[in-house]
Amino acid sequence: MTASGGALLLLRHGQSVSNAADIFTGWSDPPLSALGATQARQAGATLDRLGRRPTSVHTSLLRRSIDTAAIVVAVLGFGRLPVHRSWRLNERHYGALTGRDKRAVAAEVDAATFRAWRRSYAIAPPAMSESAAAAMYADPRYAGLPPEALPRTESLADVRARLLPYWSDVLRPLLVAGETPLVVGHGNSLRAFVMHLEGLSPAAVERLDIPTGVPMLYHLDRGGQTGTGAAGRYLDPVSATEPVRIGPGLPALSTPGPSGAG
Ligand SMILES: O=C(O)[C@H](O)COP(=O)(O)O
Repeated sequence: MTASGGALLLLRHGQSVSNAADIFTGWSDPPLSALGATQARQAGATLDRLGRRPTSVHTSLLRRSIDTAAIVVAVLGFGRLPVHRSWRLNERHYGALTGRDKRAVAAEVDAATFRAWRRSYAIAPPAMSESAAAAMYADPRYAGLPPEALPRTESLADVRARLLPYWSDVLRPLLVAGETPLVVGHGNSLRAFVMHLEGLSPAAVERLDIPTGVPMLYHLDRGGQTGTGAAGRYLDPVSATEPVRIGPGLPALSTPGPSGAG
């Protein structure tokens, strides 16, 4: 593929303390773990080593994304990069599973339901209660957002629908202008984004897991289509092939390949 324009850098935030404890996270707001901060520094070092210099940074409204971006920018020594934050880049809302132990949920439902809630394209987890959602949205960061921006659960299809305006209105024009935006996103929101960028089917995206802290790279070709370079979607393919950990007692979901197991 012949590349033109700029490049899009995607990065899943470093491991959070909820990831480390096998807790469904979604729109809850845990900090990075010590390992997550290290992963963020390593991601910055990878970008630096490969000469991939973002021209702007785009985060969700969640601290694990914001803090990962800050670490990457500090490693790169780019303190004055423009930083944009949007609810459209938030993690998939995990509904009533938010804050729950994954092993406890897995013990309550059959394996197919558990997997569908986590990895299917069209099925959303059960909705969060109105009172829990009201408490979540009392946070000032969500003040002024329209009701459709305040979900009580989301499928991956829902996430894709609210992400796409950010891609078409903000990120794609930056690529066309030759810029290199860095998006620091989340495991499931990035699955929806990669699905769109690579034209994956719903069945393929169900098998896609995105590791924490491994930068990804996309170009626009001359026809305006997005694609990865010859080395695949990950800038550090070796790190990206490590199995995605679910937790003690639960099997690995998959091992993402260097150019995408999706
Ligand atoms: O929201 C979360 O819990 C994390 O992003 C991980 O999601 P997962 O359990 O679907 O891998």
